[in-house]
This record gives sequence, structure tokens and C-alpha cells, in this order.
Amino acid sequence: MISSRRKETGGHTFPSTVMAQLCFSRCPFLSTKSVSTLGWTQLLQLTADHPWGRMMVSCEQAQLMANLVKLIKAKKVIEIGVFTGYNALNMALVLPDNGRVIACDINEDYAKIGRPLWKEAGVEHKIDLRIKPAIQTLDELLASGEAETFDFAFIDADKESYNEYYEKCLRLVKKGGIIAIDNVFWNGKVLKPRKDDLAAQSIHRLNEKLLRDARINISMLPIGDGVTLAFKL
Ligand SMILES: C[S@@+](CC[C@H](N)C(=O)[O-])C[C@H]1O[C@@H](n2cnc3c(N)ncnc32)[C@H](O)[C@@H]1O
Repeated sequence: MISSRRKETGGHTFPSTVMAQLCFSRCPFLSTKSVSTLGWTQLLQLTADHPWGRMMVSCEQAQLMANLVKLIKAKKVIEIGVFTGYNALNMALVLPDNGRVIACDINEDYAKIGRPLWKEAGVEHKIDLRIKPAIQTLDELLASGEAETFDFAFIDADKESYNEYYEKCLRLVKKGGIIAIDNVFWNGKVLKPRKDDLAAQSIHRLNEKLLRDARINISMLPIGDGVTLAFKL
């Protein structure tokens, strides 16, 4: 049984927390509403069991992002770094039927695990998977005139490119939209990044920049491995 396993994900023990246990028993934000948990539970279990399952966002992060997406009545969302699509599925479930998650990843094998379950959950049509370097997808969106048309973006891919992802997302997201950035604690290594740790250095630089960035307001949240929410002004 997966629910009795302990696995490290996103800098915390999974699923040892109460939230994680609740996640396995029922999709936490869907409550008893009409939305089905078909596909959702299987994807969570398959991803937690995957050798790289620790890459998946924590349940409480996924819950928060889905609730934010719902709260701001988002229609267009970007996810940079999709893995099996657990978080993308959570967001797709709360988007309107004509809503879209532009899902950016370079590894199609991960998506092959998720896609049948996105379909089972009835939201495959809302997840537009783009298999290529995320920078290229973001540039294509900008070139096709989609600047300031997105409501929400989630940055969770290669850490060295975080600043570029942030700058491009800031152009793509509308005023009042939100950019969520994962792993901003990087297991505490951001406090004193080693010279040879390019990921820690990159996140550290972005954390410092966001503090002073007059284009946004931020909330840095101690959930998972740290999530910063940047609210575009
Ligand atoms: C931490 S995982 C994403 C987890 C996912 N957000 C979730 O909630 O389950 C990081 C993902 O980024 C992808 N990735 C790495 N470098 C990338 C790049 N340059 N462009 C797009 N995706 C990339 C990896 O293939 C991997 O699936």
C-alpha cells in the first residue's frame, strides 16, 4: 500500500503528514462536489511510486495552487515542468471547460504515465502539452501575441533557468495574475549557496531579486520546499 510508504518529496517526508494521508483518501480541494476523483487518485499513487516521485509537488502545494486558480477565475495557466502532470491535473480540474494549461516539459515519457489519467479525469482537452525546452514554448507564446493573457504560471523545472522563466512569465501573465515559484528554499541551501551549486545560486539570486522587484508583491510560503507567490501589479 502506497499510503503506508514514506518517501521524500519536495524537501519533506511524504506521505507522513496529515495532509498527505488525507490526499490519498480523497482529493482535498474537491470536497464532495460533483467533480470526480477518477484518474486523480491513480495518478497520485503512480507518481508517488515512480522512482522520481519526489519531483512531484506536495499535496498542500497542489491544493493551494488549485484553490488560487479557482479563486482568481483563471482560464489560461502555464506550468513549467510537468513531470506526470499531477499538479497540471489539479489545476485543470478547477478550470472552466474552455480553460487551458499550457504544460511545458522536455520528457514525453513522464507525460505518457499521466495522459491516460488526465483523460480518465475528463480534463485531457484542457492540458496542452508542449514537449520542448520551456524557454522555447514561452518565446513562442510571446511571439504569437499572448503577452498579458495568462492568469497563473507555475515555475518548477530546471533551477538554473528560473530567472529567465520568471521574466518571460511576467510578460505573459496579466496584471493581477500570479506566478508561483517552487523550491525557493532548495532544502535550505539558498541561505549560503556553494560556488559549485548552480541551482542554489540561481534560486538565491532570484529570491533576492523578487524581494526588491517593484513589478510584483510577494508571499513566500514555507510549504513543500518553499513556494513564492508573485502577484503582478
Ligand atoms: C520537479 S519536476 C515537475 C513536477 C511537477 N510540477 C509536478 O507537480 O508533479 C521538473 C520537470 O521539469 C522538466 N524539465 C527539466 N528541464 C526542462 C526544460 N528545460 N524545459 C521544460 N521542462 C524541463 C523535467 O523533465 C521534469 O519533468
